[in-house]
Amino acid sequence: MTPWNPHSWQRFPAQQQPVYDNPSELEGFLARLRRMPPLVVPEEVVRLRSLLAEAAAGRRFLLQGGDCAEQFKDCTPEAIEGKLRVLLQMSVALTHGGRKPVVRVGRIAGQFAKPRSKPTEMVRGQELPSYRGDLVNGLEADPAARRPDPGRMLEAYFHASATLNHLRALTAGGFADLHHPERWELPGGSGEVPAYRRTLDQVRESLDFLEALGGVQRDVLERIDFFTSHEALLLPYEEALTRWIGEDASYYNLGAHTLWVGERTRQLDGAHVEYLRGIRNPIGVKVGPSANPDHLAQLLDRLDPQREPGRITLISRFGAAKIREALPPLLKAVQATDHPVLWSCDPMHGNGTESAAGLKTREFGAILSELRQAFEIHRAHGSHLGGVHIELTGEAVTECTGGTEGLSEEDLAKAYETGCDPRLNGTQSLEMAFLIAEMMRG
Ligand SMILES: O=C[C@H](O)[C@H](O)COP(=O)(O)O
Ligand SMILES: C=C(OP(=O)(O)O)C(=O)O
Ligand SMILES: [Mn+2]
Repeated sequence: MTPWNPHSWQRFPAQQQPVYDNPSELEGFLARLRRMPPLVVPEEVVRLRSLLAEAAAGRRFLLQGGDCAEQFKDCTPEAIEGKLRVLLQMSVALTHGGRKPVVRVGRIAGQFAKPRSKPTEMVRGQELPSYRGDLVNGLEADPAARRPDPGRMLEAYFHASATLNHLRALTAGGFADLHHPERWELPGGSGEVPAYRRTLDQVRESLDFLEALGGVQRDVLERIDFFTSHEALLLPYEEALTRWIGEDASYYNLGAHTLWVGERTRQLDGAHVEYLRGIRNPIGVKVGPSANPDHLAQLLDRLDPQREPGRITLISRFGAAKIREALPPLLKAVQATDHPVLWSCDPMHGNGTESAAGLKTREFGAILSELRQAFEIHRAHGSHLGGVHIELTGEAVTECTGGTEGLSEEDLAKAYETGCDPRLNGTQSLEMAFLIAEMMRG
């Protein structure tokens, strides 16, 4: 294995990278990024790794979720609070129903880059270069906006820091305190989830009881852990946020607590795997239909040669129709390696369909079915599913069909706002959390 450094990935083929037309302009922005303060600190990264190790051992459950593509325009208090609120609500449902503490990780504060299936896309009859996330180009249907702009990397850094600053203020400032019912209400305009109201009442009663016994310290309830993640896709940006930490004699990516490598970029001899093998952060690996057992075993050896608990989360994303056939051989291959991975399920990316009107959508029932099968398959193979990875938002959008609100294909146009893939809305997300909690109990 050749020696690693933050730019050794440049010697390997890199998929899904934009081509910037002015290299010196690019270098100018990267130089500025390299001097910027980190967004997170190594202690937090290490803490997340230990929580993920506990999830891998079955003692916690990972809830990872947020937008498919964060957009700069959504860096608003309402949108950030909405996403945090729905993730907290889901984690109450999961902790209460699933009887396990939840590790909360947002796809947030940096989820700005998108891998795409094709280099161009049709927008209202016009063929344009594909939108690759606000980190790379603009969503506007205009060829000039679609040109890769290296200045967006600096903008992304500032939007990520503003988002994270607000998240930190909220989580440290009692936003998550269960004693404040108004902070736990469902967003206006969204449907009612009756199980949520009952759970909240039960949780509050239990808290009152424990407090009466003197058993819970208020500050424990007021402060919560919340971590950030994004796909490590645009490698020059990730390299610029990679920092040497002398005390650990290690490199960390301090642009997020954890990063994942996508289904399209996890080639064994590709630049993304080369980059990720050298950083100390916990790493997610998307595992979909193109994975095979040998490749996966080699990938684990490459990314986690020390077999360190908490280092690797394998995120399966096959689709409801394929998981039963595709997951077992991979599970067995991983078991044979003795790598102590955490298995999570992304029930979104294998269940995409297109509506008659040409909108990308996903059906609640298919998402649920993939999750149910994932739990069953793990149990049947002496493994366990320790987390879920979901594209969602707190807003009352209409992007996925189904759920108790009964959204149909015709409803999709009402509030279809995603920059890339369809997300569960606030109500659908919470409903899903209650159903997952039941699955956790078996
Ligand atoms: O989020 C995942 C991918 O970027 C997305 O599913 C790709 O979508 P596309 O097939 O429209 O390019
Ligand atoms: C691109 C993504 O997923 P995948 O790599 O699994 O397609 C994603 O999670 O947004
Ligand atoms: Mn997506």
